[in-house]
Amino acid sequence: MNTLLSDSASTPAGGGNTGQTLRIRGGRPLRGRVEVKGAKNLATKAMVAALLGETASILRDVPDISDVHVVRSLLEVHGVHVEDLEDGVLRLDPSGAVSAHMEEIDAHAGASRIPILFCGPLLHLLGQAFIPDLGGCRIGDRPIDFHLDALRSFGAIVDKLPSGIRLSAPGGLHGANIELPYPSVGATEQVLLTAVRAKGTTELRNAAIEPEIMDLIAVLQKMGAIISYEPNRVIFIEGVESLRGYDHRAIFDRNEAASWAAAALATDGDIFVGGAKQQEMLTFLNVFRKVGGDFDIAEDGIRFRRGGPLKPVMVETDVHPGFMTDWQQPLIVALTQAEGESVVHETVYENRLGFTRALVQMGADIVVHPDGIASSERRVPRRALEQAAVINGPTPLHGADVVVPDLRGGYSYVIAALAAEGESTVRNIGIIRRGYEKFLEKLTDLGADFDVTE
Ligand SMILES: CC(=O)N[C@H]1[C@@H](OP(=O)(O)OP(=O)(O)OC[C@H]2O[C@@H](n3ccc(=O)[nH]c3=O)[C@H](O)[C@@H]2O)O[C@H](CO)[C@@H](O)[C@@H]1O
Ligand SMILES: C=C(OP(=O)(O)O)C(=O)O
Repeated sequence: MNTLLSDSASTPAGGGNTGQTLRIRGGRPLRGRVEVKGAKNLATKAMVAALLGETASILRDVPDISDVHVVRSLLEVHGVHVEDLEDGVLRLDPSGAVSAHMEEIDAHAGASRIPILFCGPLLHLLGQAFIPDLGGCRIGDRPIDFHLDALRSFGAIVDKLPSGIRLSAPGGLHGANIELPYPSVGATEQVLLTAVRAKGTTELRNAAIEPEIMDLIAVLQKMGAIISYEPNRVIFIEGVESLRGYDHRAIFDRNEAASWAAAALATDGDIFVGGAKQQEMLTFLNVFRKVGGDFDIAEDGIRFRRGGPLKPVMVETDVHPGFMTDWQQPLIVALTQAEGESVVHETVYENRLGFTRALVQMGADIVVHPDGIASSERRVPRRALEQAAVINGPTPLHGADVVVPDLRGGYSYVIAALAAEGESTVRNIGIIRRGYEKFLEKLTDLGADFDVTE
């Protein structure tokens, strides 16, 4: 019997109640249907975009995750009226927007990386912005130099204070010519959210083109922005005088969908992910098939299961349209059950394989190469910060006592524990609510055997 104590993400700013622990009895395949809603990596940014409108915006399919709660409370601290119209539908009215104090912002910034994206909209609206220390998953240094350099190019003055960063734009913001050193998702969004109301035109080269960015561009276009997406990662933005509110349904969360797909592989289960779509998951689906997974694309979602014994693969994480870094952690759990040697090259972040230590504790055979490894099959250019994991399987997994390190790592520990024989204790599960809506409810629906303690 499962004991569900709290499945709501409506905890204070941060990563939810990080103290909760799951006791999982593994060895049972996950079977059934789960629904995915709007993407964490779009919904939170669309919420920030509402600050740019002269009228209220409506965002649909908003997931009940703690990152959304963080952004909601940050908007409220800035005087935005946020209302729940119905389950998963928010109305965001920025007409009363005001400046907030650094302490207030700090108290609400929590574990999310979104506060940095308030800069452009607040500079346009109020002429100043404060940015606290950023959260997000601890998977590398995660500097914000591209963001600050871009904001300076628009004419912002950046003051680094002991308590955070203060930005001002006494002369207003003007269009800029920017080339990112790497196609950063956040820095691309920073440029979009700033350029749409800057005076003149902005050309952004080496932009990120993830589906969530394209959806943010769609949101901004609904608001009145003029943005063209040109060949070779160039985005061209013509600044406009004013923007209005939008009505938008957030793109589905392809990272959550890929996570449940990996869970079906790892536990030898059969999961229908309602709301998942093929286009945004093409790269994932190719790898899923090569590993020995089988899937059926339906109108309303995708069904994932094994198609036979699991096979080893070589995967390189990359920017879109490559294999998303957020997919590799759950996939590695499934690869522990593949027959032979798999290699996962992590090229986006410099420290995203540390989570494998706990999988080794559960019986997996994984060796991490902290400086990466060369391979003739490689297609993604090497980066100075990359690492690689070599996974040899299949190895039976057994129960262990593990602590969640980050969002995807935490999810991976839960599916490893579900695939393992015996009982596991997974501590600190609140972080998982940063990105997985109704996580415990979904596990229950899929037949997982667990209970929760504070
Ligand atoms: C909330 C959100 O949307 N998070 C996603 C976003 O994170 P986020 O937007 O933080 O990721 P970025 O694409 O910016 O980061 C990619 C790489 O660029 C580096 N970098 C980035 C900015 C900067 O100013 N300087 C710098 O060096 C980072 O350290 C990292 O090595 O994209 C990542 C890559 O798809 C995903 O894993 C995250 O789920
Ligand atoms: C790294 C992630 O998110 P964030 O950038 O919000 O930490 C993630 O979603 O896996």
